[in-house]
Amino acid sequence: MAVKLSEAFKSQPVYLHDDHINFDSVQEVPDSHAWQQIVDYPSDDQDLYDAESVPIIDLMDPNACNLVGNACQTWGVFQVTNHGIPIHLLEDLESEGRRLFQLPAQQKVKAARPPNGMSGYGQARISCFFPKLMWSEGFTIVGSPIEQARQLWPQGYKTFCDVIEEYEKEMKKLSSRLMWIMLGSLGITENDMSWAGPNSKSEGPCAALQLNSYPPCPDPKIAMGLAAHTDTTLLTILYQTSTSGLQVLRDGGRWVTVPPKSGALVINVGDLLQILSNGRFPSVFHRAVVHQTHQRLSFVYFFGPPSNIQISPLSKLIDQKHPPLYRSVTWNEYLRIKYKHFNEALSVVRLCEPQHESIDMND
Ligand SMILES: O=C(O)CCC(=O)C(=O)O
Ligand SMILES: [Fe+2]
Repeated sequence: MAVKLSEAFKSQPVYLHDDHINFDSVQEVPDSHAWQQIVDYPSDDQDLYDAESVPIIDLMDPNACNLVGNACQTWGVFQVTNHGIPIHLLEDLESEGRRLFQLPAQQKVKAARPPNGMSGYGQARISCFFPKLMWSEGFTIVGSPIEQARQLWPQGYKTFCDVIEEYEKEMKKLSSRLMWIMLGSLGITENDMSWAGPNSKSEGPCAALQLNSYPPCPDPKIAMGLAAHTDTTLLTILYQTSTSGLQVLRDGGRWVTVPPKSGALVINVGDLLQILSNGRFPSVFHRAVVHQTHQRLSFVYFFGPPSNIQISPLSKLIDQKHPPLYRSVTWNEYLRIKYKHFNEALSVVRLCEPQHESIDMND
């Protein structure tokens, strides 16, 4: 998969910027990183003000499938508990993430992601769409992390690799389970999607793991951890540490914080699931804001189909009243479109006029 998907990234190289700052020593937000005042920056007692909150679903609940379906239709995001991922694995992942981002800057750049490559240390891929840089650093892993980990820790790379590989294995199982729960709520079964069914001869799902660090920021209301976007996936599984920062956009244009819940995982609907579900499950706009005194980490598993499989609205969801809204695309092709049109990508593959899809995300 790495070979195929990487073609899409060659069309939009991202360079480790000259303005890449050393977050450890910075005293004030430099102009390169100063955004306009962030709207809906969370207040300390945010929960008191949020009239609505992202659904939290216990996957052992007998009604989980309906709850998931409802959350996908109304939010495009939800948190899950009782998901089967051992707590010790989440703790190990968190401590390996801290170990990585604590390394001196000159060590981290030894594992820099090549401008047109997929794996390694660097800035957010979406940086190229914005005039200002983001207050974050990331590390992307596709498949085995060994090559980059060796650059970071010529001796002590094994623990990191073991934890990452175990996490990737667990995430793969959970993603596919969640995908079937989500689609199951629409009446879709394994027979309706041959590439994903048990008898499939295709290469299997593709995925990437992204480790994000949002260092403390002297003036968080003018810095952006990760700007608003939707994920280019079927679904995304995000584990966040105890400092809040993830926000999702609601219909009225309001940003709602997804509060960290110990041991829970956040699930986002991605663009490809919006296409498959013929718009029934909208992908969620989200962003990450930063904190004045706390570093925040997030671990993000991007789950998608085999890179060369055609993804189009499922025929069971199409009838006279519900014509297909999107044309068919492979993940590979859609990535190219995304890296050209960014937040307009879904409109580019849309067959009928979009009704409410164009939102200005730059504020
Ligand atoms: O750190 C977060 O909460 C958001 C990360 C994210 O959206 C991403 O990596 O695509
Ligand atoms: Fe995201």
